[in-house]
Amino acid sequence: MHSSDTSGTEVPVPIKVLPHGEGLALPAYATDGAAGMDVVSAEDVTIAAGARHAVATGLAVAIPHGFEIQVRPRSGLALKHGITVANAPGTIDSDYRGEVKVILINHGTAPFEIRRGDRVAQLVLAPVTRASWLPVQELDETVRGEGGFGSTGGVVSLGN
Ligand SMILES: O=c1ccn([C@H]2C[C@H](O)[C@@H](COP(=O)(O)OP(=O)(O)OP(=O)(O)O)O2)c(=O)[nH]1
Ligand SMILES: [Mg+2]
Repeated sequence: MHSSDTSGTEVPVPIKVLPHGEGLALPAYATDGAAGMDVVSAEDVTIAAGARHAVATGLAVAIPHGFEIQVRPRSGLALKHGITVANAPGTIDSDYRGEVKVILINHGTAPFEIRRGDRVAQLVLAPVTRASWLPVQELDETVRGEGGFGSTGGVVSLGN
């Protein structure tokens, strides 16, 4: 369940976290309204142009059942350096107890240097809704039908 109080203000969901790297900050929200907690690297590493690396964070967590953590890129790194999360959004399962890694890929043209303590990505806690399959013989008809992959037109506005 997504927890909130009656005023709609979010009540933080506690996430168990083991003590991690000395001097390393826990992931933190940069502003009151931030959706993601910036997570820092636990290592010094340089990612060559075109290369990728699973960046250590030193974090081992137990996310409450019914939630996941998404590992998302930071737009500033993407725009300025071509650094993004290769598997964005990365998925941290609630039953994962290993070290959280951030899989960065360097789409830029220069090597990208990371220092321990640099904010490399952001972690977004999200509720998980699970599905179950309901086998049927036919599906209901819709206007879209089997159309997809650009079937409604290109970039031209629908309203002229
Ligand atoms: O960016 C990521 C993505 C995943 N993981 C860890 C936590 C996650 O719970 C586990 C498995 O991730 P995923 O299901 O995306 O990988 P997989 O390739 O399907 O591996 P597995 O077979 O272990 O599920 O790996 C990370 O640390 N960082
Ligand atoms: Mg998996």
